[in-house]
Amino acid sequence: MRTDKMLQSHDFHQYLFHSDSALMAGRRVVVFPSSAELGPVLAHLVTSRAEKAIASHGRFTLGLSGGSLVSMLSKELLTLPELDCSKWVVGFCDERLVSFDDPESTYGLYKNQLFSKVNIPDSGILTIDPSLPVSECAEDYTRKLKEAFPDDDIPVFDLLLLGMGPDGHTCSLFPDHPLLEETKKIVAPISDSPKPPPQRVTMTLPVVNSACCVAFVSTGGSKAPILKEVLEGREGPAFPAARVVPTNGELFWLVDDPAAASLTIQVERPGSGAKL
Ligand SMILES: O=C1O[C@H](COP(=O)(O)O)[C@@H](O)[C@H](O)[C@H]1O
Repeated sequence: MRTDKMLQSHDFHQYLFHSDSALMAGRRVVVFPSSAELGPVLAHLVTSRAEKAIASHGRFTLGLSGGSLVSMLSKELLTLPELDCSKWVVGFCDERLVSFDDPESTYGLYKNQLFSKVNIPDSGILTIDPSLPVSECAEDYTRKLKEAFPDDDIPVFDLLLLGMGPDGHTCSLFPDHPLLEETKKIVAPISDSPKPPPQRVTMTLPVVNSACCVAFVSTGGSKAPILKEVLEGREGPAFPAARVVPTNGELFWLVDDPAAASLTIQVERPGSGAKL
């Protein structure tokens, strides 16, 4: 009989992203010893989703987040020998209203670390126009998303990659902020972000929860207290990250041991005794 120790990394990839029974299991919290083990699985998630999406509808729509995700994702994707992004359409789950050469610009970071090194066509990168006032910028980005998803009332991304701040925010949806209740707009402006810079545009929960697949990536001990609250519940209003529950899609939480340190729920631990 096969033991957990015999479950090699490749097998785990196969199991995690190709097993129908696994994918129907609802939210999946998968814990890795460190981001070094998490990174390749994240890259595999992206490429396996891309392959599936392109085979089914000719393109792969990916929503990216900023923060710590940028360098991890870029580094991991660039290690793949035959990465073909020619059919990718990439948007931003949120973006800071700063010029593209500002170190706070999520697009600017991805441009330097990833887009300039892979073959995503320029027309496949949906950016904000940071020269616009924040409300107009949100309208302009809304228009770009609607044009990119002409058949959808609400854009349905194949995959959204999300981060979570230590306050439980995701995208630029912050705790107790009125934007959490937005039901009409697919993109909203925010001028009072508690995390600088204050002006941003963000996808709203209806778009996030319409995606085919959503994957949070959360690493480091600073995320441990909030990860426990988000995944194990607390009294009172749910944190923004806890309100991400795709209606018809899958939900992954890919976390490392330091971030998972306080969890008591059952998690999957590839290759280290979890029942996979
Ligand atoms: O401000 C932001 O923060 C979140 C979380 O970032 P992290 O560095 O704590 O991982 C990020 O997902 C979001 O895109 C960004 O605008």
